[in-house]
Amino acid sequence: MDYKYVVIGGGIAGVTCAETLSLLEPDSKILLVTASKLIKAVSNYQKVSRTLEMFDVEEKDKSFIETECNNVTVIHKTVLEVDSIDHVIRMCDGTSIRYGLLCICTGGKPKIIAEGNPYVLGIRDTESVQTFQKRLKKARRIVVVGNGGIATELVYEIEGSEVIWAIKDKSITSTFMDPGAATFCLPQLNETKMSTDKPLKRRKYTEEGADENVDRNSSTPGGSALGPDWSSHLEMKGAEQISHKVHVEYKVEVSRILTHEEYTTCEKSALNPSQFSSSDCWPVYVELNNGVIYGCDFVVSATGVIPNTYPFRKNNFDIAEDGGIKVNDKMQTSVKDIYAAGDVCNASWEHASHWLQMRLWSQARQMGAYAAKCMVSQSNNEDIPMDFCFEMFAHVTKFFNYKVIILGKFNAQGLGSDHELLLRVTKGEEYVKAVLQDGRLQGAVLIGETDLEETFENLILNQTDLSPFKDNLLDPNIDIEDFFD
Ligand SMILES: Cc1cc2nc3c(=O)[nH]c(=O)nc-3n(C[C@H](O)[C@H](O)[C@H](O)COP(=O)(O)OP(=O)(O)OC[C@H]3O[C@@H](n4cnc5c(N)ncnc54)[C@H](O)[C@@H]3O)c2cc1C
Ligand SMILES: NC(=O)C1=CN([C@@H]2O[C@H](COP(=O)(O)OP(=O)(O)OC[C@H]3O[C@@H](n4cnc5c(N)ncnc54)[C@H](O)[C@@H]3O)[C@@H](O)[C@H]2O)C=CC1
Repeated sequence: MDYKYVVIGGGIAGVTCAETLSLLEPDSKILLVTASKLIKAVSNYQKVSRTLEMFDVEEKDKSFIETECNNVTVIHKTVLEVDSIDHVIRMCDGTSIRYGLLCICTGGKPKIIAEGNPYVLGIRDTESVQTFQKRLKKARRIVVVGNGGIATELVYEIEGSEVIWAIKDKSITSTFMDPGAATFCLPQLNETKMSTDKPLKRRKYTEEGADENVDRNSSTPGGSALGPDWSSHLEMKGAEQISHKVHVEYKVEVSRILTHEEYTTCEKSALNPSQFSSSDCWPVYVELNNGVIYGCDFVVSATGVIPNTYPFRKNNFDIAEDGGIKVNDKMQTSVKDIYAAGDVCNASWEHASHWLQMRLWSQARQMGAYAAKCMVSQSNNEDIPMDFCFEMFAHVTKFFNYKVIILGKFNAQGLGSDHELLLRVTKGEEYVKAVLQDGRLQGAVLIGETDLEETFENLILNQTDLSPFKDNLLDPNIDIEDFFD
């Protein structure tokens, strides 16, 4: 069977790519191959500002896209390998398909410490969350390792179980927040969870069913990654009648994970943080590199993502240090006629001054759409400019029940020491950080309902010289929107 365009992956990058191809070339044959039974669909897409976007994500049956885009066929199969010379993809079931242009959107899989240890869980898709929930129901204490998005959301949502949060850094949520913002959010950690959430302009993640899934080894892909609000509508309750109980262990890494038997012969005693239960009998023990041992029921490794490149191991792709397939500013890999988008790729072009890659839902959508445009332009021998969305990094999310917006070089990434930070903090209400260099705004962290996002976005994009107004930039009595109009 021959298709002009083939896309591998039913996550947000792959589905957006196939939809965009269909829109641009309604008469061409497009195939989407996905190992997950359900595909991801974006709905209620909302542009919050020029670069910020929000949307719902739903898991749908493949018929959804086939009905919406009648030149798209979806097959539920796992790709085994790609023969880039003959332009053929081979499936695990022995069948093969010829492609004209191919886009790889196979996402990532959790990078798990002590992979294979039955007491260590990773979280990526619906199935892994269900396993986690089931284990948590019986748990009195868990250890969460990692300091990014998943760890932050889990630690905040879990009730009924003690949580030891082991992080490498000196402050929580370091992937998204600076130490100041972390200090602002920290009180939320041990607060009894509010029964009514603070209003937040952010939508829900919904699912129609569970992914068909297989065991997690390098050759068998799982379902698509979860996304916005995956945690807030799920019950995450342990076995105890307690609300939040979190102990953060800073600047540590896991040295060893010990079974109960190994622990009893290791001649060291486990610690119990004050206010935590004093039990010394746990199924598993975690030894940290500061020498401390904690017992727990199981460990969650929320330690990032590894791009899912296993089916392409025989291809000669240029691979980046993070394991992603390198793509240029046209989303092309180093292999002719093959593109890549989403978590699987590494954006290896020279980035605009205020953009950076993070493996996020929004970037998966943007890359999928842009890859489709590039594929069509290649087949028409045209050149297209880079999409505006890659001009500036922008992300809206929710942590600790606060709306969190991060813009540009929000953590002064790559700015060296020659930058200044302006701060405005109202305890329990808002945290505003502006990163300036040469009097111009380079990035910002906005926590709470600050309503500053549009103005700050413009200031970053326009590189307005703020030197004369610097002292007033964060003055709550000045409406800076009017000021810069
Ligand atoms: C728990 C969790 C919470 C998250 N929360 C947020 C959030 O709040 N905001 C945010 O912006 N981002 C969030 N993310 C990140 C976001 O979900 C991902 O960046 C995004 O979904 C990546 O999309 P993708 O299409 O590149 O990959 P995936 O969604 O991983 O899709 C990959 C697809 O490829 C298929 N596949 C893989 N191998 C093969 C093969 N050999 N043959 C055929 N098909 C194959 C898979 O079945 C799947 O359908 C979260 C991620 C996780 C895990
Ligand atoms: N609200 C949001 O925007 C959310 C986004 N996501 C995205 O989903 C993906 C997966 O999430 P995460 O796994 O949280 O990845 P992440 O990249 O956000 O964070 C990984 C964390 O693990 C730490 N780490 C890595 N190796 C470690 C080790 N060996 N020991 C201890 N710590 C280690 C890193 O320092 C980092 O703090 C990411 O791309 C993330 O951006 C996930 C949840 C929520």
